[in-house]
Amino acid sequence: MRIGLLGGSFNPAHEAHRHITLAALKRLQLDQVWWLVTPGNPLKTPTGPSIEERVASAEAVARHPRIKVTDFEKGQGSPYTADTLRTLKRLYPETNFVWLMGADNMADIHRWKDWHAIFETMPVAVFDRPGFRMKARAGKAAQVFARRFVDPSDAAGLALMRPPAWTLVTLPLSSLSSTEIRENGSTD
Ligand SMILES: Nc1ncnc2c1ncn2[C@@H]1O[C@H](COP(=O)(O)OP(=O)(O)OP(=O)(O)O)[C@@H](O)[C@H]1O
Ligand SMILES: O=C(O)c1ccc[n+]([C@@H]2O[C@H](COP(=O)([O-])O)[C@@H](O)[C@H]2O)c1
Repeated sequence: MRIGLLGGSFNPAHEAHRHITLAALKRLQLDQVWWLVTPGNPLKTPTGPSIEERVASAEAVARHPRIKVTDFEKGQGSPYTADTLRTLKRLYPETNFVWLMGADNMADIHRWKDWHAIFETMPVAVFDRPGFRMKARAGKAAQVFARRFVDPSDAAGLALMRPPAWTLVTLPLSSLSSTEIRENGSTD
């Protein structure tokens, strides 16, 4: 079983989450994608809707039999991605997981707790996002793991590769963001 993991605040969820997820299912040949709704991004001030409200928002947007929305991180007692990925690998040793994230997070991931461990635990697929492709390519994580970059033409095999292994998926860009929806109250 090949499963992609898309962690997020989903405050609120929007169509770009679905857009990159559908691209992940197809381009990485995944069986499922789990949306891991964070109890609170460790780098963001805790404000706004509860995890239950954000799970409801994610479920309303997901609308796909192969997308599963979960509050798993609430139960595991740590908001840190490195901890989550280690725990999931332990719980599901036969599953081939891939960590999915937008290019904005790839540019910033060197600020996350134990970030090397994320790349060493499972393959990583980064999805292009307006304004962040070059920042992601030039960021610290991309430099540290430059030799483990997988050509996007080989993305279909990424889930089965031994980590560290990461790729950058280019796709029709979406400029949607939760910030803009919170500020403007629309997804147009
Ligand atoms: N338009 C987009 N294109 C590519 N990736 C995206 C896009 N929107 C969100 N993502 C990715 O989806 C994941 C979850 O995103 P998140 O819930 O933080 O939404 P967001 O729109 O980035 O929110 P915010 O504006 O509050 O930072 C992250 O890895 C993020 O990079
Ligand atoms: O582990 C960390 O230190 C860490 C720091 C910042 C963000 N994250 C994770 O990155 C994912 C995307 O967060 P967000 O708020 O951009 O949607 C989400 O799963 C967060 O828990 C994780």
